[in-house]
Amino acid sequence: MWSLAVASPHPAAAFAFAAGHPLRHRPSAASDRDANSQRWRWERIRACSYGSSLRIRHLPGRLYGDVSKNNLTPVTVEQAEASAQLPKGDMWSVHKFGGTCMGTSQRIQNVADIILRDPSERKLVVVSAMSKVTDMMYNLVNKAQSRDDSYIAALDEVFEKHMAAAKDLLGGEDLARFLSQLHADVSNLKAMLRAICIAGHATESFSDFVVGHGELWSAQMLSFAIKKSGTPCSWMDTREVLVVNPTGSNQVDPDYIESEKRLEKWFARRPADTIIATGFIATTPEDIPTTLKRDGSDFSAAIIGSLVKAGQVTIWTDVDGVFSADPRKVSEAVILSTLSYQEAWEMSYFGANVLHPRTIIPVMKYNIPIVIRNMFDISAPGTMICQQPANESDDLEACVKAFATIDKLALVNVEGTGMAGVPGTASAIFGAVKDVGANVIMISQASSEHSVCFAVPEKEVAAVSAALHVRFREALSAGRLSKVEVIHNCSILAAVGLKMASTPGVSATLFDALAKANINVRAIAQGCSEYNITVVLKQEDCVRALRAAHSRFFLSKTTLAVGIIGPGLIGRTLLNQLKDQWKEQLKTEAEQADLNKFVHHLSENQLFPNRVLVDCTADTSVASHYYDWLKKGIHVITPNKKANSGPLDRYLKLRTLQRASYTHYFYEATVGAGLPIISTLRGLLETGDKILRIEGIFSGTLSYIFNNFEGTRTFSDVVSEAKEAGYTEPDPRDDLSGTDVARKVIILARESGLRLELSDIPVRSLVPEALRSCSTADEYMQKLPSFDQDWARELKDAEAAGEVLRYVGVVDVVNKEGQVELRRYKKDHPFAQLSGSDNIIAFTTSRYKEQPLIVRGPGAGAEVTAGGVFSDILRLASYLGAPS
Ligand SMILES: NC(=O)c1ccc[n+]([C@@H]2O[C@H](COP(=O)([O-])OP(=O)(O)OC[C@H]3O[C@@H](n4cnc5c(N)ncnc54)[C@H](O)[C@@H]3O)[C@@H](O)[C@H]2O)c1
Ligand SMILES: N[C@@H](CCO)C(=O)O
Ligand code: NA
Repeated sequence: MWSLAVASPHPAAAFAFAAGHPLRHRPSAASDRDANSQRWRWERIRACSYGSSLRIRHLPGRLYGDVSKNNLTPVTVEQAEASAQLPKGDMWSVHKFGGTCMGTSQRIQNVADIILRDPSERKLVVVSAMSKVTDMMYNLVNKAQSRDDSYIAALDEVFEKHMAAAKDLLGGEDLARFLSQLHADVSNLKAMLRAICIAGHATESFSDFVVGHGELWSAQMLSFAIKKSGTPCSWMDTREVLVVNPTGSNQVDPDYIESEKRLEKWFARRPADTIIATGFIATTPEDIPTTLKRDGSDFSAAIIGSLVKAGQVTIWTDVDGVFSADPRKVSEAVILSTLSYQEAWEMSYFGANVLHPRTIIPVMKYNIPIVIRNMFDISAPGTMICQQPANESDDLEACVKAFATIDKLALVNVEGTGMAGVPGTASAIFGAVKDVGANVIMISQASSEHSVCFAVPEKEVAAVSAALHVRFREALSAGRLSKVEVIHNCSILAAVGLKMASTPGVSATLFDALAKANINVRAIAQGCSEYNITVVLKQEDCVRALRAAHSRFFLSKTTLAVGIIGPGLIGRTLLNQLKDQWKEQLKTEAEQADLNKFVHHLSENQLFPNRVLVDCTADTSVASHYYDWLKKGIHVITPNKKANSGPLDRYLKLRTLQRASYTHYFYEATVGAGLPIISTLRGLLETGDKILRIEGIFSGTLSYIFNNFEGTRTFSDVVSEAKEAGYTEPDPRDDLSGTDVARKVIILARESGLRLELSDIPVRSLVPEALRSCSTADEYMQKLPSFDQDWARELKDAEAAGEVLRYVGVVDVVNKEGQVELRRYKKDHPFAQLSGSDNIIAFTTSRYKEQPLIVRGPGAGAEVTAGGVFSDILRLASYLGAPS
């Protein structure tokens, strides 16, 4: 995705638009593909900005498959259903439907239909209460405890809700049986709540008993709904079967042996091939009703799945499966087709709200796959969580399965020389943290042992810091510890993937993506299991970091926010080439340009990890900002020659910064417009060639003038034509004075390693002495015809000698100097053969000594210059990770 913003000093000509992405709206008509020039361009854009489109084919509808295997192909509903691999034979197929799936009578009917479609012979379905019912039940208990009589009305509401659903769903005898049970339960509850109200207190088991009714009712309704279709079906009150031992910290441990015994007994009494079981509720070994605590229905399904050694446990929910990243933060996130148990574990820990880690443990033991599927889109095959699939690809990209983030963290850094080699320091630190009940999320200690750093939730850090100051008061005052420091507003970004363990380069790629997005890493942790690499960053950088890393590993779109400064001739042409509807927006949304505001606007959108400013002015003051922009991590691209031909010390400072940073500075269009001059020179130097001399016609304007000034038109007419054609600088005196050529000579000289200033280059100016004081370009153009006769004479002299006039620039690397001159050349000389605005540049090098390497072609003009800038933007995209 691209974002464009444009700045100009003229109120009418300045505008900015942030989130547009013209390149995305590739003119898709086949006719566009046929237009050759367009075709190249759009194909390149796709390659760079939509790298994923090379690998991922979109069909109308959804996108399935495993992007990490680079074989993401769309599938039909039938293929999707087949690929869900329902268990065969007499193995139990366990399903779990959460509250949302059981939200209304219609949804309960849909659940019944899904179960009936499962071809497995034996099906065990775990259900939650209808949505909101568990909260309503807790509310009843709370009201009764606080002696609020409205619990009676609230209980009526619960009754009404279930009665209405049952009436919609069931009829005849089934309805009557359900309603009579509902009546009995509700009057029972009323009595119990009254007792709670009188006591003003509910024990945990009372409360659990009340709350668990939601599941009892939903399970019964569903079992009647299935029976309605003629399929025998029983319902199971899991308090008769599931035995758990409460542990501390609001958790329970299943007693598998006892539960298995009770399950066998239950089957002996009520053999059935389709069973609807209550989620969430269970019993203690002493037969006291209890629950598996919040979100416990997934856990119920996993425990039951392991007890019956199910072929598969399917968790039905309202999302398509586990995404490669939070889709609210990364719109390109993809559904993962498979995840190993450990990966799912890591992801669920990191807040990918799909499964609680403890859900995975019971099924993992028997290698039972868990499939997460969307009940509201059964064509989606979902995510299968199973043992590490054997056939996974070895690509680097396949190693990172997903990214997760945790916000609202603080880092604590305990530092000092007194820790090294002293056993017990870590124990003392974390002992103090434990004493205040804080949860340590990540720990990092470098082997020099001079500091220990760890992350805790922001809300717990004050207590942690206070406890550490108390615990280490003595060490701090004696100087053995230098500080206990808190760094607020941090986030964690974690890359998760089992195969990271055996693949070199994963962390390098991750950190490279972060560096290119100019994101500073505060701390790093990777356990030797290597299932996850955790980095701590500033919270404000977190979404950008996530997007930068995700796009790097998933080859999804490389996103780039592009700010264009100066919608003049070149800027406008570039915008046209980018194909955005920019003109309309300029009319309606223009505002006075303010560079600082503009840069802020470009940077503030967290959805774009990478930013580039394209300077399409000829302004020195704009160029003076490049240093600061690069320092901020904003890439710079420009056809403006001012920075590279300005004061040498500033140029050197800029290049030094750029080389030391991960930010890019491209300026191909400063010499020869779109012609590959800078890149050719770079290529020669980087491969070890030695530049001896660069000589050529560097001015499109002067080339045009001398190619066309042949005696038929006056000199001033030809100058006007060059200006009209868009070859000249904004002020054509820059061309005719030779300054523009001198700047190009300086740019190439510095690129070749010479340390020259603009003033070191002798220049033959073509601006007559008398016109140098003109205050405007217009005045100059008006007065120019009075010198036409002088030019006619100079031309005649040359012609008489069989020669032509050519304005040339020379970089003499051997003698470390440059020249800019008007010279005469014989008519058969290559420089005499040019036409239009052609530039010709001859590189004489150690390798190209006898015959120079020559680059020739139009070296000025809006289209070719903007094309050169565009090409730099694409090069940047590929440097940032878009596949080339
Ligand atoms: N014309 C060519 O063939 C060619 C070839 C190579 C390089 N270039 C370079 O491209 C650049 C643009 O040339 P052009 O012909 O489009 O010029 P132009 O005068 O048509 O456009 C320059 C734009 O920049 C705006 N601008 C000037 N100062 C500004 C500032 N301080 N802040 C914001 N906006 C500002 C102007 O309002 C104008 O919209 C120049 O540096 C030129 O040397 C041109
Ligand atoms: N004015 C310049 C534009 C290209 O840099 C020229 O005429 O060559
Ligand atoms: Na060029």
